Amino acid sequence: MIEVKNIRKSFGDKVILEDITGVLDTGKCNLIIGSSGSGKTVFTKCVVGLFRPDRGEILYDGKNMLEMDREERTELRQKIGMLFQGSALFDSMTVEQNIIFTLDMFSNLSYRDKKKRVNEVLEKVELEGSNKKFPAEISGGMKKRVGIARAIVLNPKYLFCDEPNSGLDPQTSLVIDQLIKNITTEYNITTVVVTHDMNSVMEIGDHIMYLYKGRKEWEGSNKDIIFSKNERLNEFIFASEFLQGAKAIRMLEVEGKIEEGAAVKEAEKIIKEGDNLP
Ligand SMILES: Nc1ncnc2c1ncn2[C@@H]1O[C@H](COP(=O)(O)OP(=O)(O)OP(=O)(O)O)[C@@H](O)[C@H]1O
Repeated sequence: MIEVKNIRKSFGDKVILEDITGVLDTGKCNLIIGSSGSGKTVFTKCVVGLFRPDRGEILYDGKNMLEMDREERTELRQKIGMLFQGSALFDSMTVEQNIIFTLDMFSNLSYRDKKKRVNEVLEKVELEGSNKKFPAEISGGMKKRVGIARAIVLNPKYLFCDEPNSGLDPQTSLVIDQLIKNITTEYNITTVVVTHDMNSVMEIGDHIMYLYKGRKEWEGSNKDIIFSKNERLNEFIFASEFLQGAKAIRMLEVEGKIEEGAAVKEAEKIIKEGDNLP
């Protein structure tokens, strides 16, 4: 679990984050949402230790990262996996080399064990056998999976994903979301996802923090979000037609006018039928 208490961050005299307090739960997908410039990236960089907040506390399982010495921070860093926007793979390295690179930096495993570990994580992201491919030879969705494989290769306790669906089509985005969700649950990881993707919000948003102009404006789950009465949040999320539709369907379910889950089953059917199209 990560607890953030009263975080403030400024650059010069410009205050970017003000008094942010919240909990990022273990075994859950914690989503950070908000419009462009609201401070999502700065917040996440503070939490992972890339920026030092002006004040506040960032507790990793009860221990304040801002008071850790160099050795403790290095130890913590090894427990954090990161999936960067655009996957950030080295183009001149194969899939396997990209993943081994992280093991070379942070582990003392033998070459043989490193290869074994690479195969394990490639299997986890359903890319077994892609070891020798270069990034240019694989699709955007596969690159994200390699990024995820690399992020989990050290068995992290915490996983940070920056816009994991950027540049992906909706169907591939669903697959990536589901993968992140499965890994989070299976390994009981504290996962933090910065996203603009409203489908992800509904699919995997166990816990959502909405930032507005550097402050935490709202928090709750994907079940709560469509019933929120927060005007700023509503303005932000209902700019998405998808969510307007989702809200309308959910209201019908609540009022008993359609069977609970019927709309989801229908959507799954449509996606499956789409798979079979020539
Ligand atoms: N290193 C920096 N120095 C000065 N200002 C910065 C720095 N990094 C970010 N900012 C400012 O902080 C504010 C919040 O930026 P941030 O990147 O966190 O927004 P965001 O919510 O992640 O936006 P987006 O969705 O567009 O990625 C912006 O006004 C930005 O210009």
